Amino acid sequence: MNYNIAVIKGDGIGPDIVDQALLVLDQVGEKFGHTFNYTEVLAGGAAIDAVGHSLPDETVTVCKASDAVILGAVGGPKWDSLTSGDRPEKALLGLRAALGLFANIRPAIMYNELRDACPLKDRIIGEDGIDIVVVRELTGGIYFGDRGHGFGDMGEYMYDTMKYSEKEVERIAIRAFEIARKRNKKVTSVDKANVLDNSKLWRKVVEKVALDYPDIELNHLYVDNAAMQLVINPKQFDVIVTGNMFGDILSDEASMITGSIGMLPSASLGESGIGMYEPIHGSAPDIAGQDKANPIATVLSIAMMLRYSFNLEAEADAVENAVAKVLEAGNRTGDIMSDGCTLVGTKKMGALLLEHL
Ligand SMILES: NC(=O)C1=CN([C@@H]2O[C@H](COP(=O)(O)OP(=O)(O)OC[C@H]3O[C@@H](n4cnc5c(N)ncnc54)[C@H](O)[C@@H]3O)[C@@H](O)[C@H]2O)C=CC1
Ligand SMILES: CC(C)CC(=O)C(=O)O
Ligand SMILES: [Mg+2]
Repeated sequence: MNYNIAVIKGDGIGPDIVDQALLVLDQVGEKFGHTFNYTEVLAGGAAIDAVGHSLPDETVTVCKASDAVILGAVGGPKWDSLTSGDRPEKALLGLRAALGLFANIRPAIMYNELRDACPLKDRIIGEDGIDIVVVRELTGGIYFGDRGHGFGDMGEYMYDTMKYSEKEVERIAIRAFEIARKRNKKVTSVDKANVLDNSKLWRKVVEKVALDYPDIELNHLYVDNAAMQLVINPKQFDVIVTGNMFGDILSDEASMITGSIGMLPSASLGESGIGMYEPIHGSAPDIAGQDKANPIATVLSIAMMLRYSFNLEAEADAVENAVAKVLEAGNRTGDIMSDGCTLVGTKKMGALLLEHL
């Protein structure tokens, strides 16, 4: 089969990690007889530098015409205070909205080999480790609400608003319950319903959706407690469903309890059609271009693309097995390094993954 993929390498470590992930994908193609055609397009800081704004129309057009999108990461200090008001992160939000990608699936699964990289005590992780899926709403909430600024009694003010509509909550809740049905049948909905009205609506709609899933256990946590529970008792979670900002924050936290943010992939999906696949981390300017970034989150995002967008289960398994074998053999990038293991760079990690595929 032939697949057309839009590739956005982005900024910082984006090109470092995407290059390795594409080598892995090419090898999957050779091994299983598929052709993956890449169209590289610009977004983020790289697009600002090249054409003056973060999300060129051409990028959206190419992404819409593709079977899937692979994205590294965008952003960096170079573009943090542009006078135009544009910034690389706007491209990411714009792309998610333009492609209708309202569901961001972030599996936080701990590889047994990475137990030492987990900052939690053994008694908290237990023998079988951590296996949580964060289902984050991706095109609504405070990242997309009305915003403004002005001057008042306390000087200059700025505001962002957090709004959720019934349908937005309903469709993400359905995704979470469907995922839970194929797993351990538990959904934890995270909100701030003790303070925020939009969270009250969130809770009401999630409870309504739950009526169609009597086989799934539902509980609710306030986000502050959820952040704490992830550290003291992460094993209580199966599927976490939450809004855009809470999911952004909690998934970074969940990633660290599995060992590193450099390990967590994600799939951004809509009603149907194309998906966008990206690691959950950012552009890590502190290690960009130094051959230090862990490419595994991006490689595992490619496995999610093979599975969710192309229905290529065996191919996805092969990629995930290669990751497991490379870790079993004791190879580690700096973020997951522990005593007795071999420290490798981004490129070497990519080469090892190819060897084990
Ligand atoms: N999806 C995206 O494009 C995202 C972009 N960003 C942007 O990225 C820039 C940096 O943001 P930060 O808050 O520093 O978050 P970050 O996720 O880029 O980095 C946080 C820490 O994790 C480390 N890290 C991240 N990915 C790694 C990897 N693959 N291997 C090894 N270490 C890794 C970094 O070195 C840093 O110490 C900002 O401009 C931010 O807006 C942040 C999050 C997501
Ligand atoms: C621009 C941000 C919303 C990116 C981010 O942190 C994320 O999607 O995880
Ligand atoms: Mg984030």
